[in-house]
Amino acid sequence: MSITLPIALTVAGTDPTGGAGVIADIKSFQSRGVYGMAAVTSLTAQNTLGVQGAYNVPADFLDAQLKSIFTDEVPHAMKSGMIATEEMMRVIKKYVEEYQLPFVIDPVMISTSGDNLIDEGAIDYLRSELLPTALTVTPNIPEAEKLAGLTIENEEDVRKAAKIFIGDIGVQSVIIKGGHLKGDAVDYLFEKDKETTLSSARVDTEHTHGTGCTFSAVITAELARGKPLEAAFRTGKNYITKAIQEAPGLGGGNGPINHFAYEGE
Ligand SMILES: Nc1ncnc2c1ncn2[C@@H]1O[C@H](COP(=O)(O)OP(=O)(O)OP(=O)(O)O)[C@@H](O)[C@H]1O
Ligand SMILES: Cc1ncc(CO)c(N)n1
Repeated sequence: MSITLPIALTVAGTDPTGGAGVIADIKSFQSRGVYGMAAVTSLTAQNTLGVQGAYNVPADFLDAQLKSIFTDEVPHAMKSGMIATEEMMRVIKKYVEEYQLPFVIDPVMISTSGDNLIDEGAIDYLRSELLPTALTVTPNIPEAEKLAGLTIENEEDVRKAAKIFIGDIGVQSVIIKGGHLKGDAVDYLFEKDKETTLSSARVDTEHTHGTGCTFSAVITAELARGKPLEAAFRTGKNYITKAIQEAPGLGGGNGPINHFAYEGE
């Protein structure tokens, strides 16, 4: 007898310490009862202290990985994380357009430790060609500033940026994460005619390595389970808050979060 199991795919880079990137994504999928698949864009050498190196997979070989996946079993939802080059973005766009699955883009640019993870020249392509293929995009404040082309200091600026994402860039929806603003950790989901704001008390901690990866992976897992975007956003927020609160304190720098902490439905 065959078992029906939701399947989510991540297309992202690796962090060998398991706090961010595909390894964090797979942990997140697993903890939500979702079968995880991964196509790797870049291998990085990094830890809680910083990124020591990065090796980009040739775009042809990313294509080969995605072909292996999609010609055998099509996932129910997909996310992307670190995509360093335009060539790799072109490959990913081809599969999203062909298979029309819910696609969450975490537009990763700089790691928590401040290291660059994307070619400057790929940002235009990301903005104009890849973002419009997504169901939702999850920029943090510096990423939203770069993609929307304005400075974000308060909630009014967040709204202005969202208008640019939906009106000019042409995304269906955007989740702007306020983790980098002052005060409570407030996140905003903007859909065409609806706005949902979720707030949690800021945890006073250094251990936020991989929060963005995990948050977008949980949202993707919920979409794979057939949940609507707003419900997926709520679960993502509750999950990430618990995961930060119960961070295990690993490593000598910005440590990872706890993928076992959330116990909600
Ligand atoms: N100190 C904190 N306390 C509570 N929630 C936080 C804290 N820092 C971040 N968050 C939450 O974590 C999620 C990820 O936000 P953040 O802005 O840190 O993403 P990011 O910068 O993309 O992450 P990454 O560190 O992986 O690059 C959001 O839901 C945000 O509100
Ligand atoms: C591979 C990878 N993806 C994303 C991030 C952002 O946290 C990171 N540090 N490393």
